[in-house]
Amino acid sequence: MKTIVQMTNLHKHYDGQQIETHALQGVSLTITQGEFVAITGPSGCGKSTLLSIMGLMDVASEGQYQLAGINTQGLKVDQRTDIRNKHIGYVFQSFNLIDSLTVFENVALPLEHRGAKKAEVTRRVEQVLAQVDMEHRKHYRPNQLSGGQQQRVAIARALVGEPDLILVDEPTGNLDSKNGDQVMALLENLNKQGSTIVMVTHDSRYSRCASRQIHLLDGQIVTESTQDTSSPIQGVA
Ligand SMILES: Nc1ncnc2c1ncn2[C@@H]1O[C@H](COP(=O)(O)OP(=O)(O)OP(=O)(O)O)[C@@H](O)[C@H]1O
Repeated sequence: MKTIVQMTNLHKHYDGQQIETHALQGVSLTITQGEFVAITGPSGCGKSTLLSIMGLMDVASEGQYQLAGINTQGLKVDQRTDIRNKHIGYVFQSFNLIDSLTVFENVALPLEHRGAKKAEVTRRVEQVLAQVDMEHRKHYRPNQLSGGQQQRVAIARALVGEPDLILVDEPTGNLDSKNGDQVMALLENLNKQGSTIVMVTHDSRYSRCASRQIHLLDGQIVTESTQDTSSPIQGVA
């Protein structure tokens, strides 16, 4: 299996005016194609920092990070953006859809940034909207959708460019339990179809949906566990 994430001894320092925070303290992590990894841990332990570096939104202060075989050290901002656009799909807690665009236009954005041809954009957007069961809402705007529907559209946007890695930050944080369960079932399904997913979550019921759980404490990985997810977790189908 292809190695998607290879982090070696990563450190992240945030330099404040008076206090310096050592948010990641020597994280080494390998994630291979097809894994579904949940990152858990208490508030402030470094989960979002780790996800931001994995998604090339931020850079580590020390250590090495290879994404899909690409060494990410020393890249310029536009090079990072380019690699992110090709290799990463991001799903945020607050959906981050653009209200002035339709569902179709939101999902098409990553492909348009790549300069894909119109016919290819249409084919692929319709395909992923069908995958998340949102084709019937393609002309709607985000503010005409429920939270769960908006998150499904955000997942379609993350999928559309066929990224090597889908990063998901608290996907159910703004959803009630019914919509949260539906979004988790969708993520589980996408993983079964081959997507590699890394998800930050506070919710232990949902972290158990992942095939591997990584627990962070004070910027370090303190425990890792793997499990068989072939049978669905009770209450999340
Ligand atoms: N931009 C920043 N500037 C300074 N310190 C930061 C910054 N971002 C995060 N930190 C600090 O780094 C540490 C890790 O933060 P991070 O957001 O990664 O934690 P987290 O585990 O995601 O927390 P939560 O579960 O509350 O979202 C915290 O002590 C936080 O205060």
